[in-house]
Amino acid sequence: MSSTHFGFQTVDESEKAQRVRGVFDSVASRYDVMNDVMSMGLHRAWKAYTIAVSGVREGHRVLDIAAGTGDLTRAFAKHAGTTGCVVHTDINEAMLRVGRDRMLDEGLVLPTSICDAETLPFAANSFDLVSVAFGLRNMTHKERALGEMCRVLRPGGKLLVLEFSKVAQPLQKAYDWYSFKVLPRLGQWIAGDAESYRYLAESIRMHPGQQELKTMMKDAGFGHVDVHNLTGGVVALHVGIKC
Ligand SMILES: C[S@@+](CC[C@H](N)C(=O)[O-])C[C@H]1O[C@@H](n2cnc3c(N)ncnc32)[C@H](O)[C@@H]1O
Repeated sequence: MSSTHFGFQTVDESEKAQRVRGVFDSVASRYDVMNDVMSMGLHRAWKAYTIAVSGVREGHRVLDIAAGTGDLTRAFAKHAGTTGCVVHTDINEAMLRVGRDRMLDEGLVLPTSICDAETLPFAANSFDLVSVAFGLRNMTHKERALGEMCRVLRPGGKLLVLEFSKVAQPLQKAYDWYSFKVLPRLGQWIAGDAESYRYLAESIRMHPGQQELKTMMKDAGFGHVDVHNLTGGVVALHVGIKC
């Protein structure tokens, strides 16, 4: 049996998806407010930058993976317009439900699908753009998921991976203090769940850094990969082109 990591713990590979599901089942209803509080609103700027880099326009076909409550999905839908198609997907039903309700409140009706990024139920070459924001870190077989993202993109299509990454050295100490001392407390006060936010801090440390992820994307079939560091590397946007 192979093992993997769940935060700083070593777990059997077959257990990880279930543990991750537990995290997002627990936080789904408070996920959006926690995002605003813990990032001090910065996640909105990171996502706005991602949308700007996406170049999505009228008529584009977009797949948002691990889309959760759908911040990127909704923004893509506005750019793709009525002739485009944006698909809202996640492995977790609770997260998708919160996202779908928010979209309905805004009068947006989009295809929503529960699916695992490691086995995408879409034909090859189906999308102009695929995105995964703060989701890849939680996946058990990241190489497999990146391979699937490449498969469903059309040649010349773009993958956007927005994810926590390795911070610049001068920020390291303050960032560690915030992650391990403040975040779990915020999680407890706001979402009633310190453990899930401890997992968040740990999973960020276990996630591949900028260069390693770039290599993984190239190995998965992306001919060209650019890395954009945001907020001193707290987050990085990897842009891969299928060519
Ligand atoms: C931190 S949330 C990100 C939500 C949203 N993209 C955002 O930026 O706010 C991570 C999401 O990844 C999803 N996820 C984890 N593993 C997944 C997998 N194998 N396939 C699809 N989604 C997955 C979780 O269910 C969760 O909704």
